[in-house]
Amino acid sequence: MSDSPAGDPRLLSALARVDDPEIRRPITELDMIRGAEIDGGVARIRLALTIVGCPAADTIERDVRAAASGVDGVEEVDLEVGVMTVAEREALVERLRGTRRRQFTADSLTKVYAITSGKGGVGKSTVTANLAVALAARGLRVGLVDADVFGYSIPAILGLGDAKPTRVGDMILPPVGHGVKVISIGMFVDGSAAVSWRGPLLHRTMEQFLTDVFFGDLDVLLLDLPPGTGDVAISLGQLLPHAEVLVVTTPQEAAADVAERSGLVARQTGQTVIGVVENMAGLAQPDGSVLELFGSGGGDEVARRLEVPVLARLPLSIALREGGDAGAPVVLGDPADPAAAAVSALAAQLAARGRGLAGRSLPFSTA
Ligand SMILES: Nc1ncnc2c1ncn2[C@@H]1O[C@H](COP(=O)(O)OP(=O)(O)OP(=O)(O)O)[C@@H](O)[C@H]1O
Repeated sequence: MSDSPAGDPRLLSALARVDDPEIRRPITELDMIRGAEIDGGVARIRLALTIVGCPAADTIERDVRAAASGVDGVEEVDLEVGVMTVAEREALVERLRGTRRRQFTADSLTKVYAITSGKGGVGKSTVTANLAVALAARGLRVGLVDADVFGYSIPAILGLGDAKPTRVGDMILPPVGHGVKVISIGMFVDGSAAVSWRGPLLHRTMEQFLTDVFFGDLDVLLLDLPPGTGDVAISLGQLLPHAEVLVVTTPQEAAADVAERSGLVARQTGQTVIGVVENMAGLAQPDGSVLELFGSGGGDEVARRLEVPVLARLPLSIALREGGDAGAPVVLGDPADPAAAAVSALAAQLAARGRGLAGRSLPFSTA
């Protein structure tokens, strides 16, 4: 990103393995190292954090000490921690912004999946959060935009509590939960305040999420849409027409109409519906019978109408619900749970689709 800092080459190559946990780039590329010398057995390092009170300061300091201590001949680490000047910070933001403007355009290699549902409470956010974590657990770089403005629940499900994004200049660094970079409207309002914004403000907020939030290079971006066919779904459809859409529904056939509509709205904005996820399907009982609390057939019906496959069926699961309540996603906490296994299998299917070039025009002509 920038010229290598001056200093002892062995010490610098050790420090190059330390990432800023929020920006996820080596600190040596972020102009955070102002000095790195070995003097006798002492590694003297001068570190500049991006902002005062940087939430990642402790982690960076610990990692810097550990990296320096591992260098041959270093017996002691003398670490001086300062903060970048305004000019240095602006220069850093400008450089990162080069990447920022290119985020998620149609020619970016990030796969974008929007998760939608006809109505609320079908488990869309729970599915999205677990899917994100399962993709990250496969080694993919995953971002998640909680666009469910009226019912934002992703931060809680991912154990992020009241975590706030870090601002570096006008750039917003998303908190990371279970390996997933997350941005949510809930991080910008006080407590559990209700969001009663109208279309234009919602549109600008979505635009800002997709430009000012620095996700870095992602393999997959998931969008948790609000249920139904409102302003946010339409805005995101306009902003990300190349997104692919998963429709979450329950087995209840009566809900098929509304679920189908949410898929049709996505299509009207040019997005491609790739499949249905049926959630809250039958729960196997100890006696071998299956409790079908929400009936059966809903997922197949929506899939039939939208002419797409059912990609996953998640049974009712106490572990899935408890994991969501505790901020500890079931795909990590209890991977053998049938609902967790179904999400992980869905993640495997999506991962196999890779970073897509499908539908892109190639940069050469046959003329
Ligand atoms: N398969 C499941 N088994 C048991 N409980 C589930 C299952 N899926 C989701 N839940 C629970 O159902 C409730 C609603 O889930 P969630 O908040 O994910 O729904 P949603 O569709 O995102 O709702 P909204 O869009 O209205 O925010 C949560 O308490 C969640 O833990």
